[in-house]
Amino acid sequence: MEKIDLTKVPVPQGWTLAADQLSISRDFKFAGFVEAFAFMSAVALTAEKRNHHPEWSNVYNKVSITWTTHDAGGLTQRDIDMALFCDAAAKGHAHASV
Ligand SMILES: C[C@H](O)[C@H](O)[C@H]1CNC2=NC(N)=NC(=O)C2=N1
Repeated sequence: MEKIDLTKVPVPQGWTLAADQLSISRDFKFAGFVEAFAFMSAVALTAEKRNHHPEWSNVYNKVSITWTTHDAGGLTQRDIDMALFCDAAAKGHAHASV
């Protein structure tokens, strides 16, 4: 998949473009660990289905996610799509984004 042209494709709201412009990141905060893990389960299943996997970490009720396309060496539409999926999945789990 081709890298996206960042002069044409906007980074989804709430996501931060890395200084090197090779990835986007966002931190999510949930009511507790169970909610955070439910969110991670939803993202994991979709990531596996789409064969596009996150770089992420979890501490109790916080999940930090980075999307990049390793095969392309930067950002592709797959990363944008997964970021939007994360936003939608987080909404379903009573989150407060940090
Ligand atoms: C072999 C396998 O299909 C590839 O390594 C896939 C797996 N998941 C992936 N996930 C992400 N984020 N980027 C990739 O380039 C990627 N490639």
